[in-house]
Amino acid sequence: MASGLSTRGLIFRQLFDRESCTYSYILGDANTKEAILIDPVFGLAQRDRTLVEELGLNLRYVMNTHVHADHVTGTGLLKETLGTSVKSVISSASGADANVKLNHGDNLSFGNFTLEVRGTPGHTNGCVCYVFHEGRMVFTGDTLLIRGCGRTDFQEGSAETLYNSVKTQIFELPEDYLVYPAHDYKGMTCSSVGEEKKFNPRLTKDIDTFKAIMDNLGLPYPKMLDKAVPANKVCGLYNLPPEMEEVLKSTNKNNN
Ligand SMILES: N[C@@H](CCC(=O)N[C@@H](CSS)C(=O)NCC(=O)O)C(=O)O
Repeated sequence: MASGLSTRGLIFRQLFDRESCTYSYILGDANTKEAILIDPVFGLAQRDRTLVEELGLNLRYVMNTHVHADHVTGTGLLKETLGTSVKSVISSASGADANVKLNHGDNLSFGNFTLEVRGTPGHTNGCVCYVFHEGRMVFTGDTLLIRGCGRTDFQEGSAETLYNSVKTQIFELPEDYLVYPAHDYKGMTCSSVGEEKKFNPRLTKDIDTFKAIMDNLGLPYPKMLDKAVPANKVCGLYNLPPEMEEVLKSTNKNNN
């Protein structure tokens, strides 16, 4: 976090889901108590809700960087348990339902802080990054991972588009901006724009080499793909498998 920000009232938490290796992020304004939550995971909605309450925050927006394919989002569940004042957020280009649909160049405020929305298609058409200039941070979703990037072999993925998105929308940011991705599979927590420009083994290459790397990743499809994508088009509340219906019931019970 940029120095001095905590004295200006930024509350920042990075949260992890061990199953899908997903990071979620809480950003709050200690003065107004308004907060946002980026990329929540369905099964951890109760954890997130408890933390938000313990920190004395009021969630204004629960937002996603894109329609995730490897886990069901906690957005709808958190909205159900926290009330209608919480708004769900995703990009217009994602084709998903939400209260607020964002476009490239939009700004989103919580308390006295603002995020800039940058369209970064490539992993999916609807991917966006959230740039927090005051905090010198960028939330890159699956577009840019630490020393990696999102795969481009399904959900309208395109290696060329992702490459251009990273180069024009992320690598043009100041090098000290910290990079907070939606996943890490090797135990890393954050990086910086400068580090990724120098050391990212995919995005330091020319476009043809990058495309060849992406064509040969050889990754199996995410185990949740068929369930997660349709569910995440409606904030994670659709045709839930039985174990998730149980999470929904128990979260609602705890809420009463
Ligand atoms: N094994 C996991 C899925 C791992 C995976 O495919 N991760 C995605 C992001 S979630 S769609 C990715 O883009 N990975 C890029 C990489 O280089 O690892 C599962 O089964 O869910």
